Amino acid sequence: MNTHHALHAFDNGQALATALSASIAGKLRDAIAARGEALMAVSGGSTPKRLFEVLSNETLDWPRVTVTLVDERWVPDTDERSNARLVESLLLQRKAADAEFVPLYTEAATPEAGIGEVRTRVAALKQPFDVIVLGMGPDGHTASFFPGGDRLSEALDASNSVLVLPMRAPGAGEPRITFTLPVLLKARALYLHIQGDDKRDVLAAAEQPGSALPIASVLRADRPLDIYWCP
Ligand SMILES: O=C1O[C@H](COP(=O)(O)O)[C@@H](O)[C@H](O)[C@H]1O
Repeated sequence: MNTHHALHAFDNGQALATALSASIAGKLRDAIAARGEALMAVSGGSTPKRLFEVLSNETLDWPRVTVTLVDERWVPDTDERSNARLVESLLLQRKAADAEFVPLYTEAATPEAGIGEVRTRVAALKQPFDVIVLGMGPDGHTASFFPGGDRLSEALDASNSVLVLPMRAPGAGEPRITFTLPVLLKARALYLHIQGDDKRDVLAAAEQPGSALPIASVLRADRPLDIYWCP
C-alpha cells in the first residue's frame, strides 16, 4: 500500500458511516473556522446511503457548506439513477437541510450540450475542495472514470486544467459528467469509501504496479488518501 494511504477497516456499515461522518464533519468545521465556508464533493451510487444519513445529523454550520457531486449520471433528479436525487433525499436533510447544493445536471439533452453551463457553475466554486469522498465500482471506476470511457485519458491527464468533462462508456449505463482527476487530487481531504470483499479485491488489484484500473490513478498519486472499508 502507498505510504500516504491510511486504511480504516470496520466490522459493519454503521460503524464505518459513524467514523467517516465524524471525520468529514471535522474537516468541514476546520474549513469553516479557517475560511468561513466549506466545499465538499460526494459520490453517488449505492454505497454512501448510510453515510449521508449519519452526516446529515452532524452539528455544524451547514449554511456555510456547499455540496456538489464528484460525478453525475445524465438523468433528471426525478430519475432513481440520479446521484443528485440521492444527495437531496438523504444528505440535504435534517441538520444539513440548509447546505447549498450545486448540481452537475442541466436540462440539456446531453452532457456534451450541457457542459458549458456546468463549467460555469463549477468555476464559481472556491477550489480546492475541502472534502472529496470517492466511491469505487466493481469494475474499478471511480467518479465517472470508467474503463473504456471515451474521454478517460483526458479525465486522468494530470496536466489537464479542465474541471469537468462529459463521459460515455459501455459500462456506465447512461452518459455522465465528471470532475477530472487533477481536481480530485487537489482536495484538502480525500476519502475513498468502499464496502464488500469484492471491492477490497479490486482495490488490491489496482494497487499492483501497472494496473490499468481507473482507481489506480488515484492510488498512485503522491498525496494522502483515507480509505474507509467494511465487509
Ligand atoms: O455510478 C457510480 O458508481 C460509483 C460506485 O457506486 P456503488 O453503487 O458501487 O457504490 C460511484 O462512486 C459514482 O459516484 C457513481 O456515479
